[in-house]
Formats: sequence, structure tokens, C-alpha cells
Amino acid sequence: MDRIRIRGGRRLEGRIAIGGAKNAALPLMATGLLTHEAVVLTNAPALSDIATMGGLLAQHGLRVEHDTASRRISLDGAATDFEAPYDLVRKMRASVLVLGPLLARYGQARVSLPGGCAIGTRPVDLHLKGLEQMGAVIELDAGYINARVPDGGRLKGARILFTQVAAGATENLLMAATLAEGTTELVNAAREPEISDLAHCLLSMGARIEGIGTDRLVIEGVDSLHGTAHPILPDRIEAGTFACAGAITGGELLLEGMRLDLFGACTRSLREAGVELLEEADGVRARRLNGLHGVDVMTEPFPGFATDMQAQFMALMAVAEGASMITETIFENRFMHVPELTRMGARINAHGSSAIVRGVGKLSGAPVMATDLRASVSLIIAGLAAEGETVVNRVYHLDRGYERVEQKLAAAGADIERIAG
Ligand SMILES: CC(=O)N[C@H]1[C@@H](OP(=O)(O)OP(=O)(O)OC[C@H]2O[C@@H](n3ccc(=O)[nH]c3=O)[C@H](O)[C@@H]2O)O[C@H](CO)[C@@H](O)[C@@H]1O
Ligand SMILES: C=C(OP(=O)(O)O)C(=O)O
Repeated sequence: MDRIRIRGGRRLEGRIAIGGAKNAALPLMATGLLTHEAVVLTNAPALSDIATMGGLLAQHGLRVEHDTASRRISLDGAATDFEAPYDLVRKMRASVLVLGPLLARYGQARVSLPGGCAIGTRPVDLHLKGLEQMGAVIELDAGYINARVPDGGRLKGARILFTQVAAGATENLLMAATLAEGTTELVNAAREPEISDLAHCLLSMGARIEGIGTDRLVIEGVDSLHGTAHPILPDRIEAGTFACAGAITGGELLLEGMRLDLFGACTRSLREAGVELLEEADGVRARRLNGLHGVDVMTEPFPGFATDMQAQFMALMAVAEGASMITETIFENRFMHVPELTRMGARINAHGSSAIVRGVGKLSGAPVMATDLRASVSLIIAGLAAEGETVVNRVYHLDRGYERVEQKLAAAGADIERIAG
């Protein structure tokens, strides 16, 4: 298994190209199931999650081509197999996003239940309840979701009120509603930029959607959708990660292709911490001003502070002046990086959903273990500032969501390398 070795203490400077967002690309790829015409996605990142989704869609019967050189994914043809098997779904929970499109277009789907993951139990009850409200008959059997639309009919529009703001459930039901009979209203819908990106792609395929960017989406079902070409929006989490990486080294990076509005509340938290963020013609400039200051943050659905930035921000706070209280409200087990950061000299007390971080003058390099995607990268960020050598083990999580992270950081001046193994 590969490892990443970092020798800390180098200031980062330069330009880093931000790729297309993983969390936008995955639902966008599932739209390939909504039409037999070609869906072409540009600005596609080369990530293992994208390959997993491509493999799943190919298994359903689509022709999937991902040209990593031109960053283009093309999806074409009709599904002939309606099962998403355990082996693929357990690798990547977002596989459940094929459920809504398969049901809406083909009236049937058999999708493995995703199960929990390192950061939490992550149930899919809201996806299932919503589809049932739209007329689907759903049974759970031997770890699988067996779903069908009765009598070979179509899903029916419904008013769906989410009891919790949930990105994936909003995406699944949004896709399903585009081909349903009648009007669907999604109330208390998630407002992540990736959902708006999906909605805009669906519009370009002939869907009828109102309220994009708000928490109330109204979808008028249509009989069929057509192909499209759609550019994937920039990855705000990758950009935020590099902003933290640059800042912890006292550096300055131009996050090429990024837009400031995509950061939501992260902008304010980073600025309060002492990181200047400036929108420029070709991206966002992130520059550490003087010292870093402790800032309290609480994760929330967009536009709140993103849970996917919590671990990286905690690494930054580990060397800030003063204390910071970090509260995780989205996932019940997303502090797995705390004991690893502590091994590097960070002073963090986690209790329940909150962690108090008391900034220290310096971190020291250590061998550490990556437990999930964002925890992995938080350890790299800490390693960039630490004295001595840090080796992050089990980095396969990292490749799910970061493309060539070590090369991008090395090009900006970091002493970092991947050790194949
Ligand atoms: C591929 C993708 O886009 N992943 C993102 C997506 O995950 P994902 O779509 O899985 O996360 P959700 O927004 O759905 O989850 C939010 C909360 O709702 C709960 N919940 C969700 C669905 C459900 O049916 N029942 C339920 O209880 C979850 O356990 C969690 O506590 O949004 C998360 C929250 O911004 C991000 O951290 C993930 O990076
Ligand atoms: C939690 C994440 O992803 P996923 O929902 O794919 O597990 C993430 O991107 O940080």
C-alpha cells in the first residue's frame, strides 16, 4: 500500500490547478442513466471514485469512456443490467446515486445497501422514503435495496419534505423527479453547489427545474431527456485543502479555476484565522497574512462550514495562536484524525461532537495512519508544517478524492513524495 512522506518546513508558493469536483462528478455521471443519448462531462478529475462510478455504469450497460488527458468523460447507450453489486457500492457510497435514475427510467433497480463507513453510519432512509412517496415499491433483502415502479408505470411527482438536509438524497430524488409523471417538490433540499451543478446539467438535458440554489426545488417531470455536454464545477474542497496547506506553511497560492462563492462559510473562517482570500481573474489567491489565530467553527450544510473541510481546518488550528472549538454536526464519527494529529504534537481534546484545539508552537513529524479521505489530507497538511519527517500510511483513501496531491504540492515547493508499496 502506498505511503506519503513529507519533510516539513518548506513554504508553499505558486499556482495549483484545481480539478473538477468529485462530489459533482459522481451524481453528474449518474445522469448518463437518464437518457440513451451521450452525456459528455468535461473538466473531469482522474480519481479512483470516478473510476469506480465508471465501472458501475459500465456494468449497468453504458459505454463509458474517460480520457484523462482531455479530462473528458463520455457516457452513452442504455442500461441493460439494473444491479449495483455490493463489491462496488462498499468501495464508494455514492454508488447509491444510480437508484433514482434507474427507477425513473427503467422502473427497476437492485442496489446494495451502502452500509456505514469510517465517518459515520450514513443511512439512506431519506432516499428510500422519498422514492416510496413517488410510488416506488421498495424491499430490503439480503443487504440489497430491491426497488420497482408497479405495473411498468412511471414514478409520480410528490411533495417530499426532508427531515434532515442531505446532499445525496436531494440529488437522487432530483434525478428521479426529472422523468416522473407530474410535479415534484423537494422541501428542505440541500443547497450544495454540486447540487446546483447537477440541476444545471439536467436543465441542459431538457429537464424542468425551478428553485436552483435554494432549499425548495420544483421539478416538472418530462417524458424523456436528451444528451448534453457539461463542464464539472471546480472542487471547493480540494481548493480549501490547498488554502489550508499553503497557510500552514506561511505561504501564498493561486488556486487556479476556483471561485470564492463556492467556499460558503469557509471563506469567513479562513479569513478570521489569518488567511487572505482574494478573487482574481483566473482563480482565488490564498495568502497567509501574519500569524494564525484560533477560530471556532461548526460544520453545517452549505452555505455553512463544510464537514469535508473540518479535518484540514483542524490541522491549521493545531498551530494557531489561541484556542479553537471545532464542532462536527453532520457525521457522528468524523474526528478520527484527532489521535493522529495528537501523535504529531497537537493539543486537542475531543468530547462528543466537539474538539478543543489549543495551538502549539510546532508540530513534530511522525508516522501516522490515514483513516478516511479528509483525515488523510489533514495529516499531510500537518506534516507540511511539522519539524522532521511525517509518513502517512494507508493513503488509498486519498486517491478517492485528490488527484496527484503530492505532485501538486511538490510543484508549489513542498518536500513530499509517494512511496509505492
Ligand atoms: C459523494 C458526496 O457528494 N459526498 C458528500 C455528501 O455525502 P452524502 O450525500 O452521503 O451526505 P448527506 O448530505 O446525505 O448526509 C448528511 C447527514 O444526513 C444523514 N442522512 C443522509 C441520508 C439519509 O438518507 N439519511 C440520513 O440520516 C447522514 O448520515 C449525515 O448525517 O455530502 C456530505 C455532507 O456535505 C459530504 O461530507 C460528502 O462528501
Ligand atoms: C465524505 C466524503 O465523500 P463520500 O461521501 O464519497 O464518502 C468526502 O468527500 O469527504
